[in-house]
Amino acid sequence: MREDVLRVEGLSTRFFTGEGQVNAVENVSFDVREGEVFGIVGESGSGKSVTGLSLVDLVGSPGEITDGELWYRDAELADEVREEFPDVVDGEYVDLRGVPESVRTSLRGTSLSMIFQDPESSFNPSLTVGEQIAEAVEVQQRASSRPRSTRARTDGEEYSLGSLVLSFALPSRRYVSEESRERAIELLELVGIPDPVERADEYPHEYSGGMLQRAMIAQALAGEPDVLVADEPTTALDVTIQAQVLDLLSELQAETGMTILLITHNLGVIARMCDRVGVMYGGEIVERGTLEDVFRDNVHPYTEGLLGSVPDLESVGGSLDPVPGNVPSLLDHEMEDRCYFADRCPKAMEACLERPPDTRVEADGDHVVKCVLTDLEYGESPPLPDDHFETEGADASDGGSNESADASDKSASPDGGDSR
Ligand SMILES: Nc1ncnc2c1ncn2[C@@H]1O[C@H](COP(=O)(O)OP(=O)(O)OP(=O)(O)O)[C@@H](O)[C@H]1O
Ligand code: NI
Repeated sequence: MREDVLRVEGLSTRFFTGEGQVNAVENVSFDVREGEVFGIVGESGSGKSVTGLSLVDLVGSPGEITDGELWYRDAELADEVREEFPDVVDGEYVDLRGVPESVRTSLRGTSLSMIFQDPESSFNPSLTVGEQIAEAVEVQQRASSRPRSTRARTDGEEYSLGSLVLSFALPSRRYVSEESRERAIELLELVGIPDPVERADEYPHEYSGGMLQRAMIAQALAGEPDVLVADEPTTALDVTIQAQVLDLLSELQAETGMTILLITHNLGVIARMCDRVGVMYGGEIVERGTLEDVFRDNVHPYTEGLLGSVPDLESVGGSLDPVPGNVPSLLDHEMEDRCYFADRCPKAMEACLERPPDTRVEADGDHVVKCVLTDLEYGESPPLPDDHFETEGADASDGGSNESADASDKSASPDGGDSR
């Protein structure tokens, strides 16, 4: 079996906003194996992007990782930090949450790299695409030309910029070496951009969406990362180009052996690309396992709902509209102390009024589900009436008077749920 390159344990990321605390990622755990494509799928607002940003330490204010461990396998790094930070080293693994920020920064782009959801926002409009990719190449070269222990201790100017994103967003010194420029052109060619020598001198706005997406992949690859976090790499593209970009990622992976964490709301993309997958809902991973576990032997009614929403798994189209109702706000004070999906769940039972634990379907497997149905049959605990959650938040004083007024379409009674 392939070894884990990343072990995420109990990751929580919150935003502290004027409206309250947003629990964007809530106690999330999963492993990513070397050379695999691990998918994260879920509706909009379920916490996918924030999970990705947390892994590359790019959660910006007012957000913050508040809990959890991110064990990354890097024997060399482990040797370098073992003496100074023994508690955050376990064999070849280093808990990236426990090392100085400068170490995490030095890994970004070179060990862990990210393709962002919106290609336009990751390029500086006033610099040519070639210059920006060459910059990424130079970041990689600077990183590898210094021993890591030095990098860990010096908060050198290049690294204190904080992130690749920032270094791309800031007006650049215009010089990049001829060598890195050539490498940039090679990378543009690698991702299938025609006439790369000419295109390198063009500005982002001269690129089509598909080409810019490719250029962003080139930028992410400039650092030769071990792990590439690809957040919705094809969402903005038409179906044909989507397929091309996905094929490109597969090819690059086959060539370089890199590991990909693929974030998408599209189950067709998951089916086509991934080895294993985690389904996110309400900031949590509610079911994870192999494609087979999740597509065929799924346990969580949310997973079932997602699959029901995709008529044809082979098609790369289709977005998610799984079950009636809305994703939770993730505002801490609005999150009930129960299964977050219970209010939309066709199989909600009294047992769902408590927080369900992560449960392994088989003791030795890695199919893990956050749902009481892993151990219970539906009906073993008394099912909740359809209108249970409609009256849940209602004012105690007008008790039963609103019972039909809020009935959802699904549970509407024939005598007039529609007439409100
Ligand atoms: N900068 C921020 N400030 C406050 N809240 C944020 C911020 N960024 C994300 N959030 C909140 O975190 C939650 C998770 O957002 P996230 O972007 O991870 O969702 P997503 O699953 O990637 O959705 P999509 O499919 O739309 O990209 C949302 O409730 C969102 O409003
Ligand atoms: Ni997102």
